[in-house]
Amino acid sequence: MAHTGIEHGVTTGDFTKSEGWLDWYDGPTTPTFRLPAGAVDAHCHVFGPGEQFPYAPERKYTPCDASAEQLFALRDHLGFDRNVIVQATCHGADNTALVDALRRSEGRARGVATVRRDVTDEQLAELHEAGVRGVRFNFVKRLVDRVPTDSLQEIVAKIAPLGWHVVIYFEAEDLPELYDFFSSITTDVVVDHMGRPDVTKDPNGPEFELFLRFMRENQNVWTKVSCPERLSVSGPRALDGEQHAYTDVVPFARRVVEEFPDRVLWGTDWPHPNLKDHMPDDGLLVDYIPQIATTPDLQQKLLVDNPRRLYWQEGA
Ligand SMILES: O=C(O)c1cc(C(=O)O)oc(=O)c1
Repeated sequence: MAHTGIEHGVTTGDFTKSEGWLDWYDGPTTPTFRLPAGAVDAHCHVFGPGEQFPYAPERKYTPCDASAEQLFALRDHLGFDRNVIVQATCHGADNTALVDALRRSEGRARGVATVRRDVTDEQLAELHEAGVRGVRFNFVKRLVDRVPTDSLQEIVAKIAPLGWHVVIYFEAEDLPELYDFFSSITTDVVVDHMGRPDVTKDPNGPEFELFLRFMRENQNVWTKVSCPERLSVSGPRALDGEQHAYTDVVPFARRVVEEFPDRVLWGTDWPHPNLKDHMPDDGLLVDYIPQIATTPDLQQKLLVDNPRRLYWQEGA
């Protein structure tokens, strides 16, 4: 989209950021929590830069730029060893920026792509060679138009032989409707952000119980216990030195980490698309981790062993 001057916001390349867009936090603190050696930030994105990798025409938002170099600088600053870069919806099914970032990472990043049903085996082989190990299916209505499940099933059939998995992003209220489809997926399945529970509800109540049941009944399902900054209602926010941020999310994430220690992942979600009320300090977000993974053993699994098993199966 060419800059028209009509929209509010600031231009990035030829693009105008969505109104109210919050840029990622420049100058994060050094975390107090020392990440275990080999830790993986298993959910983050790159945006553009729009000039080089234009945002998709069908996107629902226009972000600020967030380049691979900036992501890798954050990785080093926070003390992560590796990244899993997830295709952001603002790039649609054009994985060029993702692939470029993976190639620049020199094996220190893996990717999750978005593909259409007509993706060819050659295209999948190229993505695999670049480091892609999964595809993302998105059901969050404000982010994408719904893709019919028969298309998604076709995609699963194409990616399964590569040993890839499926990442699903949905909101808790939509799980009942999607439960059977999700349970029918035969590859590993990774749920983004714990299926977005409403944290004003009881962590032992029926809504979150359904999510836990989904994980219990389907041993191939993993989840990211990420995005407290997105789920939190009462905070406090990871800003200004706050060492106990997002305490309202903690009981939810802790329950999952403790019941499924071998099927959980954690990521920063940098550069935090679509946050409307604040942008967290990523150093303090890392300091949130010991609230939900309370022992060195749980931290090792969450941050090192689990992501390595899923994304670096072949070693290295
Ligand atoms: O909640 C969101 O707005 C969001 C968006 C995206 C994306 O646009 O890909 O990814 C996320 O993990 C979260």
